[in-house]
Amino acid sequence: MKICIFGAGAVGGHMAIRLARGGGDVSVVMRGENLAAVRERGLELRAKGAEPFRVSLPATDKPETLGPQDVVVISVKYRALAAALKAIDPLIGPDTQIVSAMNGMPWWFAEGLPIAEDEALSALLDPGGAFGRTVPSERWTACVVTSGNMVSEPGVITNTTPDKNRLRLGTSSGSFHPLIAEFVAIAKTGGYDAEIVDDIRHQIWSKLLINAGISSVATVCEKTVAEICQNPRTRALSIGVIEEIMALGRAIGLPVDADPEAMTAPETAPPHVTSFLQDLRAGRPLEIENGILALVEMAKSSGVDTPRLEAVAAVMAARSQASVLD
Ligand SMILES: NC(=O)C1=CN([C@@H]2O[C@H](COP(=O)(O)OP(=O)(O)OC[C@H]3O[C@@H](n4cnc5c(N)ncnc54)[C@H](OP(=O)(O)O)[C@@H]3O)[C@@H](O)[C@H]2O)C=CC1
Ligand SMILES: CC(C)(CO)C(=O)C(=O)O
Repeated sequence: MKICIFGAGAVGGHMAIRLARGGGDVSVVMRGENLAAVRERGLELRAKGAEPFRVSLPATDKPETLGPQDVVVISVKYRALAAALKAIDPLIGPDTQIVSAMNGMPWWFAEGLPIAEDEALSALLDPGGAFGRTVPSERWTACVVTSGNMVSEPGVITNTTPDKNRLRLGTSSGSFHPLIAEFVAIAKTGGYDAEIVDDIRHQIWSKLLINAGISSVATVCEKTVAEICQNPRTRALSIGVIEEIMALGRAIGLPVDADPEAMTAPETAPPHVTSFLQDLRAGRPLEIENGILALVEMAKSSGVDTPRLEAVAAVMAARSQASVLD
């Protein structure tokens, strides 16, 4: 199976290595010093307690040199998505499936939910309607990635949660293309706990509890996830935000069975530098539009009170380089 990872940074680089190990014919689109390192030495995965693992694979910043693929994985940050959707054009054949390994809500997330028509929410999830126009949703499989990673040096991915390398894949309609089943089999052989699910919105919502409830608090405090969960005050804030998002979920038909105490248990929290904080440290804008800001908007239009979430979102937005509050 021909798989191209578009944006082989922390998550995409990790996926490229495991999918290649699982038997996929994998290529990567990347750029800059990361690309130079991968061309020279291959892509390496490091994780505590495991031998480093390195693969050599075709790496380019010119997708048109790779030709049509069976599956294209998009693993860029939200603000790079519009450009990525244009750039993947030469990788798309008649049956190509797109798998999004991105955090947050895809543009179709609110469709069918009992939420009032909300322009501000649409502008956050699908600015100008561009995503919905470019990709038919039946070709788009959302992949919820529960796995902490960072590019620790060019061409090297450090996996900070080796016991939580989980992928959950699903579509807006609940049905899926046979290529996705093949993709999941390769991911499993490569070492992921991977599954197709029929309730992808619930999975996305559960992941938002982590990103908006824990990662954002860790980011505004510039701490690891473990540090936030080990400090009773910041842990209480995280639990409060998670509970508010769970209440919002119940109000809009997305109840999830989560235990905020267990999610923030100090003894199991990983020493992960969240991908938000990786961006903050690198002076990049924070990926807040289709996650934390969209949640605030949903809460407003549904009449659900989320004061802690709003406060954390305001600080995240203020800390993001290109402020979305302007
Ligand atoms: N890191 C983590 O632990 C987790 C992240 N996620 C999600 O995964 C997604 C990806 O995040 P993450 O891997 O951390 O991000 P990274 O920034 O590490 O990786 C994205 C990569 O895509 C590259 N890229 C973007 N646009 C292009 C382009 N047009 N051409 C070539 N390369 C491009 C970037 O290059 P450049 O740096 O030059 O822009 C970067 O190397 C996000 O939605 C994130 O929220 C989900 C779970 C965990
Ligand atoms: C915290 C984590 C690893 C959760 O899987 C994440 O999604 C991120 O860092 O963006």
